[in-house]
Amino acid sequence: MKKNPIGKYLLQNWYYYVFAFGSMALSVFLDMLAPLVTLHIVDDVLVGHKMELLWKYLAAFLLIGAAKALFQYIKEFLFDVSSVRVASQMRGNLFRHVQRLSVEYFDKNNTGELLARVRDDVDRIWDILGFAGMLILEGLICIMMAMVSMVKLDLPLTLVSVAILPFVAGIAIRLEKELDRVYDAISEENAVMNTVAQENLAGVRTVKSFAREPYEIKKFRKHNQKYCDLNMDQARVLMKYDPAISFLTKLMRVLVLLAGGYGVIHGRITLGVLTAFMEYTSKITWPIENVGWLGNCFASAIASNKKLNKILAEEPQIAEPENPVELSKLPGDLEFHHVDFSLHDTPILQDIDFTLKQGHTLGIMGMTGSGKTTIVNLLERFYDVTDGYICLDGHDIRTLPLRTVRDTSSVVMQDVFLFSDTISENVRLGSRSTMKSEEVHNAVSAACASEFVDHLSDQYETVIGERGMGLSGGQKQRLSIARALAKQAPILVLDDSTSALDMETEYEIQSHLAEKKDVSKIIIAHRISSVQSADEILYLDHGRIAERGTHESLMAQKGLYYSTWEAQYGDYHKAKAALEQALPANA
Ligand SMILES: Nc1ncnc2c1ncn2[C@@H]1O[C@H](COP(=O)(O)OP(=O)(O)OP(=O)(O)O)[C@@H](O)[C@H]1O
Repeated sequence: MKKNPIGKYLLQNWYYYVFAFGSMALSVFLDMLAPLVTLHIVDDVLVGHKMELLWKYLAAFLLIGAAKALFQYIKEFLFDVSSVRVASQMRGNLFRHVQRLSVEYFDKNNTGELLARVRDDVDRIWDILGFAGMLILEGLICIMMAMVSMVKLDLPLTLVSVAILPFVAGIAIRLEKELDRVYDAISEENAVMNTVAQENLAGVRTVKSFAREPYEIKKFRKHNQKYCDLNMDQARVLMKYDPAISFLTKLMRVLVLLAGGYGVIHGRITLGVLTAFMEYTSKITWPIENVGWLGNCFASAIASNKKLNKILAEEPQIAEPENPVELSKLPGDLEFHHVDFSLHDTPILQDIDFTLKQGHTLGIMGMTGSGKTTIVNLLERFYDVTDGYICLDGHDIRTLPLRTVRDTSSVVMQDVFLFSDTISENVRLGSRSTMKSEEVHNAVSAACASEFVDHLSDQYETVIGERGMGLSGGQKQRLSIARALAKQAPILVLDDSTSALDMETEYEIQSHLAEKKDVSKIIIAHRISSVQSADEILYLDHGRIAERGTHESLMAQKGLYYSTWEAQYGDYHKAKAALEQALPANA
């Protein structure tokens, strides 16, 4: 299973971590010198009455304090810089990996959950590689160095203080296990809550128009409560172990004081040694007392890492061919050869067979859900066919580089998506850096969108809202047609993309498209007027081609296509015929 390569990120930033670790070790080392100065002040100055040494020891104190502050500053700065860099690299790589995944992955996973992973779970790992990790490391170094110093001063007293450490370790292990379980659930619930909030905000208009605010609030509150309860569980785990840890550290100090006091009274150790020992004991206790929340950070980072590993283990269903066929120019001829397609064992398309020669137009009609958009999804290789094959210029698209396949067609999706960016950048999408302004203007003009763009406050530089907010449905459709035209691909696909346009504009756009003689067109529509001039029209029914032919031949068949024509124009033509009949009589 592919894993989040934390080690690799650390290696890439090793110089930061090495210097940060070095500064930390020096700062802790200096911290360990302070009790020795105290020892000498007690034994030499206070007990030995050598007042002349006091200034020397005080100066040593100051020097140690200043040097420690400097190294601490360097350590914290470097840990911050390195953890920010690692988090940014991790987030970038995760996002790149998610971008590589196939459409099928996004069919099954929510945007809200993915957002939670890319943002919150990376943040948890960032914590452990930065501030929290630094404290854990510093605590360990501190305990080790304090132990060495204590052993050097007095072994029996050291054994008294370490006697409680196994109990603390036992508690820490249990704490980590319990927190790991709780944090796993917290991370899951965070993702669910994100999804609920994200869906609600994205669909705020639908929510309002159906007056579903109370329901949505209730739904969010339910998840919010669950999230809150899980966090309370986490707090309860911490509360359960914190008093025990706190008691053990106090007990340690009492035991050291008792055993040390006994040693001083019986002349085995000096008062200075006991004072220094008490200071070392306090240096051991801060990491122990913080084992709860540091364990919490550690558990949350492990849980988050598991979630990221799950995403990283996902492989794109649609892979690049091993030895792709490189073509000198983008292909123009398209063939669907007896294509079958099933998704999760449900047949969606069966025996779809057609050829589209360069410059020709194919119209596709059919009931909703009959499989029209699926044909485009297969052409784009969002999914692979279950049986049969799709060829571009005679090459199975599974043998061509994905880039070539997707560069070959330019699709105006049924569900228009515009980015929160300028009009010009939305049209340039296919080739942001290379497309000239003139090309953008031509495409916008061919999509009959120049007039409304010219009336916008900043024309082509007008920033449109999220998903094209602030534009009418027809304006959004026209911009997405302009974007597809600007891409200048050999195959242009319009998937029900003129439904929000008036007949006049649709006709004008069709006339512009008809001028593009080299471009093959696939026009998916519910309106007969959109497809009637196509070289061939397919009429789909339940994933199969039920009828095929030109407008005239399909009309003559008097089948499904004819019925659709009747439904759309029947009355109008009857009325027109009646009017024509009536007119000469009146004249
Ligand atoms: N990602 C998916 N997972 C499962 N089933 C799907 C998926 N996408 C489409 N389908 C199913 O495939 C069938 C064909 O869908 P498709 O979108 O191709 O229909 P369509 O003819 O374009 O419909 P419309 O005219 O409403 O746009 C439908 O029954 C639909 O439920």
